[in-house]
Amino acid sequence: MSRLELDQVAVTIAQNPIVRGVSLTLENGEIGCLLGPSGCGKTTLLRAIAGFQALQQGRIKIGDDWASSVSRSTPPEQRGVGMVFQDFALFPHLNVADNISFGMRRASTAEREQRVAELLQRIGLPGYQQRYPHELSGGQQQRIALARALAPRPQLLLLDEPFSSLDAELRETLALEVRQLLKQEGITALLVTHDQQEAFALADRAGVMYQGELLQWDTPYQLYHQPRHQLVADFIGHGVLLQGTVTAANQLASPLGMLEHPALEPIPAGTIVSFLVRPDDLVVDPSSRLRGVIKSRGFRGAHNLYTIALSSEVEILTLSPSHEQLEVGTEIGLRPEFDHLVVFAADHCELPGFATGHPEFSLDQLPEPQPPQQ
Ligand SMILES: Nc1ncnc2c1ncn2[C@@H]1O[C@H](COP(=O)(O)OP(=O)(O)OP(=O)(O)O)[C@@H](O)[C@H]1O
Repeated sequence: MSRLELDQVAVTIAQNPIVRGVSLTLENGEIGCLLGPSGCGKTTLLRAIAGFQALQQGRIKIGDDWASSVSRSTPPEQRGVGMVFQDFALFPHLNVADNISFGMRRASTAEREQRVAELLQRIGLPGYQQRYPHELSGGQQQRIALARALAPRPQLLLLDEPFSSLDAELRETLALEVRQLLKQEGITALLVTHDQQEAFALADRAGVMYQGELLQWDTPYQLYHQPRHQLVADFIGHGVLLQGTVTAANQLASPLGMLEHPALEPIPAGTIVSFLVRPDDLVVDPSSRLRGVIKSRGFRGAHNLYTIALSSEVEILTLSPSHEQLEVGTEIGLRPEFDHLVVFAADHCELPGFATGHPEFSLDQLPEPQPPQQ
Protein backbone atom coordinates (compact mmCIF):
# COMPACT_ATOMS: atom_id res chain seq x y z
CA MET A 1 0.00 0.00 0.00
CA SER A 2 1.12 3.44 -0.89
CA ARG A 3 0.29 7.07 -1.08
CA LEU A 4 -0.48 8.55 -4.50
CA GLU A 5 0.19 12.18 -5.32
CA LEU A 6 -0.41 13.98 -8.59
CA ASP A 7 0.98 17.48 -8.88
CA GLN A 8 -0.22 19.63 -11.80
CA VAL A 9 -0.17 16.70 -14.24
CA ALA A 10 -0.71 17.54 -17.91
CA VAL A 11 -0.82 15.14 -20.87
CA THR A 12 -0.94 16.24 -24.49
CA ILE A 13 -1.63 13.78 -27.30
CA ALA A 14 -1.02 14.85 -30.90
CA GLN A 15 -0.93 18.48 -29.74
CA ASN A 16 -4.32 18.17 -28.03
CA PRO A 17 -4.31 18.85 -24.30
CA ILE A 18 -6.10 15.78 -22.86
CA VAL A 19 -5.26 16.16 -19.15
CA ARG A 20 -4.75 19.70 -17.83
CA GLY A 21 -3.03 20.49 -14.56
CA VAL A 22 -4.56 17.72 -12.44
CA SER A 23 -3.54 17.58 -8.77
CA LEU A 24 -4.88 15.02 -6.33
CA THR A 25 -3.77 12.95 -3.35
CA LEU A 26 -4.79 9.53 -2.07
CA GLU A 27 -3.46 8.63 1.36
CA ASN A 28 -2.34 5.07 2.19
CA GLY A 29 -5.27 2.67 1.82
CA GLU A 30 -7.71 5.25 0.48
CA ILE A 31 -10.02 4.57 -2.46
CA GLY A 32 -10.53 7.33 -5.02
CA CYS A 33 -13.00 7.59 -7.89
CA LEU A 34 -12.82 9.68 -11.04
CA LEU A 35 -16.12 10.62 -12.61
CA GLY A 36 -16.86 12.66 -15.68
CA PRO A 37 -18.38 12.61 -19.13
CA SER A 38 -17.03 10.39 -21.85
CA GLY A 39 -13.77 11.66 -23.35
CA CYS A 40 -12.84 13.95 -20.45
CA GLY A 41 -9.46 12.26 -19.95
CA LYS A 42 -10.06 9.76 -17.13
CA THR A 43 -8.44 6.77 -18.85
CA THR A 44 -5.54 8.89 -20.07
CA LEU A 45 -4.88 9.97 -16.49
CA LEU A 46 -4.87 6.34 -15.29
CA ARG A 47 -2.47 5.44 -18.11
CA ALA A 48 -0.17 8.26 -17.02
CA ILE A 49 -0.19 6.96 -13.42
CA ALA A 50 0.57 3.44 -14.67
CA GLY A 51 3.51 4.81 -16.67
CA PHE A 52 2.11 4.24 -20.18
CA GLN A 53 1.72 7.93 -20.95
CA ALA A 54 4.41 10.64 -20.86
CA LEU A 55 3.76 13.90 -18.99
CA GLN A 56 4.09 17.35 -20.57
CA GLN A 57 3.91 19.00 -17.17
CA GLY A 58 3.80 18.10 -13.49
CA ARG A 59 4.80 14.95 -11.61
CA ILE A 60 3.39 11.76 -10.10
CA LYS A 61 4.52 10.22 -6.84
CA ILE A 62 3.72 6.60 -5.95
CA GLY A 63 4.84 5.75 -2.42
CA ASP A 64 8.23 7.42 -2.00
CA ASP A 65 9.09 7.47 -5.71
CA TRP A 66 8.48 10.41 -8.01
CA ALA A 67 7.58 7.87 -10.71
CA SER A 68 6.78 10.36 -13.49
CA SER A 69 7.91 13.84 -14.32
CA VAL A 70 8.59 15.65 -17.58
CA SER A 71 12.22 14.49 -17.56
CA ARG A 72 12.02 10.96 -16.12
CA SER A 73 9.68 8.00 -15.88
CA THR A 74 9.90 4.78 -13.83
CA PRO A 75 9.03 1.88 -16.20
CA PRO A 76 5.47 0.57 -15.71
CA GLU A 77 6.63 -2.84 -14.43
CA GLN A 78 8.71 -1.22 -11.68
CA ARG A 79 5.88 0.94 -10.30
CA GLY A 80 4.14 -1.77 -8.30
CA VAL A 81 0.84 -0.79 -9.89
CA GLY A 82 -1.92 -3.36 -10.50
CA MET A 83 -4.58 -2.73 -13.11
CA VAL A 84 -8.11 -4.00 -13.75
CA PHE A 85 -9.82 -2.99 -16.96
CA GLN A 86 -13.31 -3.16 -18.35
CA ASP A 87 -12.37 -5.99 -20.70
CA PHE A 88 -10.84 -7.95 -17.87
CA ALA A 89 -9.98 -10.99 -20.05
CA LEU A 90 -8.76 -13.87 -17.92
CA PHE A 91 -6.43 -16.33 -19.64
CA PRO A 92 -8.94 -18.88 -20.98
CA HIS A 93 -6.50 -21.80 -21.00
CA LEU A 94 -5.40 -21.28 -17.38
CA ASN A 95 -7.45 -22.37 -14.39
CA VAL A 96 -8.49 -19.94 -11.67
CA ALA A 97 -5.46 -20.67 -9.46
CA ASP A 98 -3.01 -20.06 -12.32
CA ASN A 99 -4.87 -16.95 -13.45
CA ILE A 100 -4.72 -15.45 -9.96
CA SER A 101 -1.08 -16.30 -9.33
CA PHE A 102 0.06 -15.22 -12.81
CA GLY A 103 1.81 -12.08 -11.57
CA MET A 104 3.52 -13.77 -8.59
CA ARG A 105 6.55 -14.87 -10.55
CA ARG A 106 9.04 -14.61 -7.70
CA ALA A 107 6.91 -16.39 -5.12
CA SER A 108 7.38 -20.04 -4.11
CA THR A 109 4.71 -22.62 -4.93
CA ALA A 110 3.61 -22.70 -1.29
CA GLU A 111 3.30 -18.91 -1.15
CA ARG A 112 1.27 -18.86 -4.35
CA GLU A 113 -1.09 -21.57 -3.12
CA GLN A 114 -1.60 -19.79 0.15
CA ARG A 115 -2.24 -16.40 -1.50
CA VAL A 116 -4.69 -17.92 -4.03
CA ALA A 117 -6.62 -19.67 -1.25
CA GLU A 118 -6.69 -16.48 0.85
CA LEU A 119 -7.94 -14.33 -2.03
CA LEU A 120 -10.57 -16.87 -3.14
CA GLN A 121 -11.84 -16.88 0.42
CA ARG A 122 -12.02 -13.05 0.44
CA ILE A 123 -13.89 -12.83 -2.86
CA GLY A 124 -16.39 -15.46 -1.75
CA LEU A 125 -15.23 -18.21 -4.14
CA PRO A 126 -13.36 -20.68 -1.89
CA GLY A 127 -12.44 -23.96 -3.58
CA TYR A 128 -12.63 -22.52 -7.13
CA GLN A 129 -8.90 -23.12 -7.85
CA GLN A 130 -9.40 -25.76 -10.55
CA ARG A 131 -12.26 -24.09 -12.45
CA TYR A 132 -11.73 -22.54 -15.87
CA PRO A 133 -12.93 -19.05 -16.88
CA HIS A 134 -15.68 -20.40 -19.19
CA GLU A 135 -17.22 -22.18 -16.18
CA LEU A 136 -17.70 -18.87 -14.33
CA SER A 137 -20.36 -16.16 -14.50
CA GLY A 138 -19.45 -12.59 -15.52
CA GLY A 139 -19.46 -11.42 -11.89
CA GLN A 140 -17.30 -14.36 -10.80
CA GLN A 141 -14.84 -13.70 -13.63
CA GLN A 142 -14.58 -10.07 -12.58
CA ARG A 143 -13.89 -11.08 -8.98
CA ILE A 144 -11.11 -13.39 -10.23
CA ALA A 145 -9.67 -10.54 -12.33
CA LEU A 146 -9.59 -8.42 -9.21
CA ALA A 147 -7.91 -11.22 -7.22
CA ARG A 148 -5.33 -11.54 -10.02
CA ALA A 149 -4.51 -7.84 -9.76
CA LEU A 150 -4.29 -8.03 -5.96
CA ALA A 151 -2.24 -11.23 -5.76
CA PRO A 152 1.24 -9.64 -6.08
CA ARG A 153 0.25 -7.07 -3.40
CA PRO A 154 0.57 -3.98 -5.61
CA GLN A 155 1.39 -0.62 -4.04
CA LEU A 156 -1.50 0.88 -5.93
CA LEU A 157 -4.45 -0.56 -7.85
CA LEU A 158 -5.96 1.22 -10.86
CA LEU A 159 -9.42 0.16 -12.03
CA ASP A 160 -10.93 1.44 -15.28
CA GLU A 161 -14.70 0.90 -15.42
CA PRO A 162 -14.24 -2.58 -13.96
CA PHE A 163 -17.94 -3.31 -13.58
CA SER A 164 -19.37 -1.69 -16.70
CA SER A 165 -20.02 -5.01 -18.47
CA LEU A 166 -22.11 -6.28 -15.55
CA ASP A 167 -25.79 -5.63 -14.89
CA ALA A 168 -26.81 -2.85 -12.50
CA GLU A 169 -27.75 -5.05 -9.55
CA LEU A 170 -24.56 -7.08 -9.68
CA ARG A 171 -22.54 -3.88 -10.07
CA GLU A 172 -23.87 -2.50 -6.84
CA THR A 173 -23.20 -5.60 -4.74
CA LEU A 174 -19.80 -6.05 -6.33
CA ALA A 175 -18.88 -2.40 -5.65
CA LEU A 176 -19.50 -2.92 -1.92
CA GLU A 177 -17.61 -6.21 -1.91
CA VAL A 178 -14.69 -4.62 -3.69
CA ARG A 179 -14.55 -1.80 -1.15
CA GLN A 180 -14.46 -4.35 1.67
CA LEU A 181 -11.77 -6.36 -0.09
CA LEU A 182 -9.57 -3.33 -0.79
CA LYS A 183 -9.91 -2.20 2.82
CA GLN A 184 -9.02 -5.69 4.14
CA GLU A 185 -5.98 -5.74 1.89
CA GLY A 186 -5.15 -2.12 2.78
CA ILE A 187 -4.69 -1.24 -0.90
CA THR A 188 -4.68 2.32 -2.22
CA ALA A 189 -6.88 2.32 -5.32
CA LEU A 190 -8.07 4.74 -7.99
CA LEU A 191 -11.14 3.82 -9.99
CA VAL A 192 -12.72 5.32 -13.08
CA THR A 193 -16.45 4.99 -13.44
CA HIS A 194 -19.45 6.52 -15.18
CA ASP A 195 -21.70 5.44 -12.36
CA GLN A 196 -22.14 7.92 -9.51
CA GLN A 197 -23.82 5.38 -7.23
CA GLU A 198 -20.81 3.14 -7.66
CA ALA A 199 -18.46 6.03 -6.88
CA PHE A 200 -20.47 6.98 -3.80
CA ALA A 201 -20.55 3.36 -2.57
CA LEU A 202 -16.83 2.83 -3.05
CA ALA A 203 -14.91 6.01 -2.65
CA ASP A 204 -13.25 7.83 0.23
CA ARG A 205 -12.43 10.63 -2.24
CA ALA A 206 -13.97 11.38 -5.59
CA GLY A 207 -13.62 13.93 -8.32
CA VAL A 208 -15.30 15.15 -11.46
CA MET A 209 -13.21 15.68 -14.59
CA TYR A 210 -14.32 17.91 -17.43
CA GLN A 211 -12.34 18.53 -20.61
CA GLY A 212 -9.14 17.33 -18.99
CA GLU A 213 -9.49 19.35 -15.79
CA LEU A 214 -10.26 17.95 -12.36
CA LEU A 215 -12.92 20.40 -11.18
CA GLN A 216 -13.11 19.20 -7.58
CA TRP A 217 -11.46 16.44 -5.52
CA ASP A 218 -13.34 15.83 -2.33
CA THR A 219 -15.36 13.36 -0.27
CA PRO A 220 -18.46 12.07 -2.11
CA TYR A 221 -20.59 13.89 0.51
CA GLN A 222 -18.93 17.23 -0.21
CA LEU A 223 -19.19 16.73 -3.97
CA TYR A 224 -22.93 16.28 -3.60
CA HIS A 225 -23.64 18.88 -0.93
CA GLN A 226 -20.89 21.41 -1.52
CA PRO A 227 -20.10 21.42 -5.24
CA ARG A 228 -17.57 24.17 -5.82
CA HIS A 229 -18.22 24.37 -9.52
CA GLN A 230 -21.45 24.74 -11.44
CA LEU A 231 -20.52 21.79 -13.67
CA VAL A 232 -20.01 19.56 -10.63
CA ALA A 233 -23.40 20.59 -9.28
CA ASP A 234 -24.92 19.72 -12.62
CA PHE A 235 -23.10 16.42 -13.03
CA ILE A 236 -23.51 14.94 -9.54
CA GLY A 237 -26.93 13.77 -8.40
CA HIS A 238 -30.27 15.18 -9.39
CA GLY A 239 -30.82 18.87 -9.12
CA VAL A 240 -31.66 22.07 -10.93
CA LEU A 241 -29.85 25.39 -11.07
CA LEU A 242 -32.34 28.24 -10.75
CA GLN A 243 -31.55 31.86 -11.51
CA GLY A 244 -32.29 34.78 -9.28
CA THR A 245 -31.39 38.46 -9.01
CA VAL A 246 -29.83 40.06 -5.93
CA THR A 247 -31.95 42.98 -4.72
CA ALA A 248 -30.88 46.26 -3.06
CA ALA A 249 -31.83 44.70 0.29
CA ASN A 250 -29.36 41.83 -0.38
CA GLN A 251 -32.13 39.36 -0.87
CA LEU A 252 -32.47 37.09 -3.86
CA ALA A 253 -35.60 37.41 -5.97
CA SER A 254 -36.06 33.85 -7.22
CA PRO A 255 -38.74 31.57 -8.65
CA LEU A 256 -38.97 30.10 -5.13
CA GLY A 257 -39.77 33.47 -3.57
CA MET A 258 -37.49 35.93 -1.83
CA LEU A 259 -34.43 34.29 -0.36
CA GLU A 260 -32.24 35.73 2.41
CA HIS A 261 -28.77 34.53 3.33
CA PRO A 262 -25.64 36.21 4.74
CA ALA A 263 -23.66 34.90 1.74
CA LEU A 264 -25.63 37.28 -0.48
CA GLU A 265 -24.52 40.39 1.42
CA PRO A 266 -21.29 41.05 -0.49
CA ILE A 267 -22.97 40.60 -3.88
CA PRO A 268 -23.90 43.87 -5.63
CA ALA A 269 -27.60 44.53 -6.26
CA GLY A 270 -28.69 43.56 -9.75
CA THR A 271 -26.28 40.61 -10.00
CA ILE A 272 -27.84 37.54 -11.53
CA VAL A 273 -26.79 34.34 -9.76
CA SER A 274 -27.81 30.73 -9.99
CA PHE A 275 -28.41 28.49 -7.00
CA LEU A 276 -28.70 24.75 -6.66
CA VAL A 277 -32.02 23.13 -5.81
CA ARG A 278 -31.83 19.42 -4.95
CA PRO A 279 -35.00 17.30 -4.83
CA ASP A 280 -34.75 17.10 -1.02
CA ASP A 281 -34.62 20.92 -0.70
CA LEU A 282 -38.37 21.15 -1.40
CA VAL A 283 -41.10 19.36 0.52
CA VAL A 284 -44.69 18.89 -0.53
CA ASP A 285 -46.93 21.23 1.51
CA PRO A 286 -50.53 21.71 0.34
CA SER A 287 -50.85 25.05 2.16
CA SER A 288 -47.75 26.66 0.64
CA ARG A 289 -48.00 29.64 -1.69
CA LEU A 290 -45.32 28.18 -3.90
CA ARG A 291 -47.37 26.22 -6.44
CA GLY A 292 -46.44 24.00 -9.35
CA VAL A 293 -47.91 21.42 -11.70
CA ILE A 294 -46.61 17.86 -11.78
CA LYS A 295 -45.10 17.16 -15.21
CA SER A 296 -43.78 13.66 -14.62
CA ARG A 297 -43.24 11.05 -11.94
CA GLY A 298 -40.36 8.56 -11.74
CA PHE A 299 -40.39 5.59 -9.38
CA ARG A 300 -37.23 5.42 -7.24
CA GLY A 301 -38.15 2.64 -4.81
CA ALA A 302 -38.97 4.25 -1.45
CA HIS A 303 -39.52 7.60 -3.17
CA ASN A 304 -41.00 9.02 -6.32
CA LEU A 305 -39.04 11.74 -8.09
CA TYR A 306 -41.38 14.40 -9.49
CA THR A 307 -40.66 17.03 -12.09
CA ILE A 308 -42.70 20.10 -11.24
CA ALA A 309 -43.29 23.11 -13.50
CA LEU A 310 -43.38 26.30 -11.43
CA SER A 311 -44.00 28.32 -14.60
CA SER A 312 -43.63 27.74 -18.32
CA GLU A 313 -39.85 28.27 -18.01
CA VAL A 314 -38.97 26.93 -14.59
CA GLU A 315 -38.97 23.28 -13.61
CA ILE A 316 -37.71 21.77 -10.39
CA LEU A 317 -37.46 18.26 -8.91
CA THR A 318 -38.85 16.99 -5.65
CA LEU A 319 -39.07 13.68 -3.81
CA SER A 320 -42.07 12.26 -2.05
CA PRO A 321 -42.61 8.85 -0.38
CA SER A 322 -43.80 6.43 -3.04
CA HIS A 323 -46.84 5.26 -1.04
CA GLU A 324 -48.33 8.75 -1.51
CA GLN A 325 -48.87 8.74 -5.28
CA LEU A 326 -49.40 12.21 -6.73
CA GLU A 327 -50.87 12.29 -10.22
CA VAL A 328 -49.27 13.95 -13.24
CA GLY A 329 -51.15 17.19 -14.08
CA THR A 330 -52.06 17.91 -10.44
CA GLU A 331 -51.19 21.28 -8.90
CA ILE A 332 -49.31 20.98 -5.62
CA GLY A 333 -47.79 23.26 -3.01
CA LEU A 334 -44.09 23.13 -2.12
CA ARG A 335 -42.14 24.52 0.81
CA PRO A 336 -38.41 25.32 0.46
CA GLU A 337 -36.43 23.61 3.21
CA PHE A 338 -32.80 24.20 2.40
CA ASP A 339 -30.05 23.07 4.71
CA HIS A 340 -27.45 25.29 3.05
CA LEU A 341 -27.07 27.48 0.00
CA VAL A 342 -24.99 26.64 -3.07
CA VAL A 343 -24.84 29.75 -5.20
CA PHE A 344 -22.80 30.57 -8.30
CA ALA A 345 -22.29 33.83 -10.15
CA ALA A 346 -24.14 33.35 -13.43
CA ASP A 347 -21.39 34.78 -15.63
CA HIS A 348 -18.64 32.50 -14.33
CA CYS A 349 -18.58 29.21 -12.55
CA GLU A 350 -16.61 29.90 -9.41
CA LEU A 351 -17.50 31.76 -6.24
CA PRO A 352 -19.42 32.62 -4.21
CA GLY A 353 -20.06 28.83 -4.22
CA PHE A 354 -21.03 27.08 -1.03
CA ALA A 355 -22.31 28.85 2.07
CA THR A 356 -23.14 27.22 5.38
CA GLY A 357 -26.35 28.01 7.21
CA HIS A 358 -29.75 27.56 5.70
CA PRO A 359 -31.35 30.37 3.70
CA GLU A 360 -34.62 31.95 4.82
CA PHE A 361 -37.38 32.03 2.26
CA SER A 362 -40.23 34.48 2.18
CA LEU A 363 -43.17 33.46 0.03
CA ASP A 364 -45.24 36.57 0.91
CA GLN A 365 -44.99 38.02 -2.58
CA LEU A 366 -46.48 34.89 -4.11
CA PRO A 367 -50.29 34.76 -4.52
CA GLU A 368 -52.48 32.96 -1.97
CA PRO A 369 -53.15 29.34 -2.95
CA GLN A 370 -56.55 28.93 -4.59
CA PRO A 371 -58.94 26.20 -3.44
CA PRO A 372 -58.81 23.23 -5.89
CA GLN A 373 -61.27 23.55 -8.79
CA GLN A 374 -63.85 20.77 -8.91
N1 LIG B 1 -3.80 7.60 -28.34
C1 LIG B 1 -4.64 8.61 -28.57
N2 LIG B 1 -4.56 9.33 -29.70
C2 LIG B 1 -5.37 10.37 -29.95
N3 LIG B 1 -6.31 10.79 -29.10
C3 LIG B 1 -6.46 10.13 -27.95
C4 LIG B 1 -5.62 9.01 -27.61
N4 LIG B 1 -6.00 8.55 -26.39
C5 LIG B 1 -7.01 9.34 -25.99
N5 LIG B 1 -7.28 10.28 -26.91
C6 LIG B 1 -8.33 11.32 -26.80
O1 LIG B 1 -8.25 11.86 -25.51
C7 LIG B 1 -9.55 12.16 -25.02
C8 LIG B 1 -9.75 11.55 -23.66
O2 LIG B 1 -9.79 10.14 -23.77
P1 LIG B 1 -9.94 9.20 -22.50
O3 LIG B 1 -10.00 7.80 -22.99
O4 LIG B 1 -8.88 9.53 -21.53
O5 LIG B 1 -11.35 9.67 -21.95
P2 LIG B 1 -12.29 9.01 -20.85
O6 LIG B 1 -12.68 10.11 -19.95
O7 LIG B 1 -11.62 7.83 -20.24
O8 LIG B 1 -13.52 8.57 -21.74
P3 LIG B 1 -14.54 7.32 -21.54
O9 LIG B 1 -15.30 7.61 -20.30
O10 LIG B 1 -15.36 7.39 -22.77
O11 LIG B 1 -13.69 6.07 -21.46
C9 LIG B 1 -10.54 11.68 -26.06
O12 LIG B 1 -10.97 12.79 -26.82
C10 LIG B 1 -9.72 10.73 -26.91
O13 LIG B 1 -10.19 10.75 -28.23
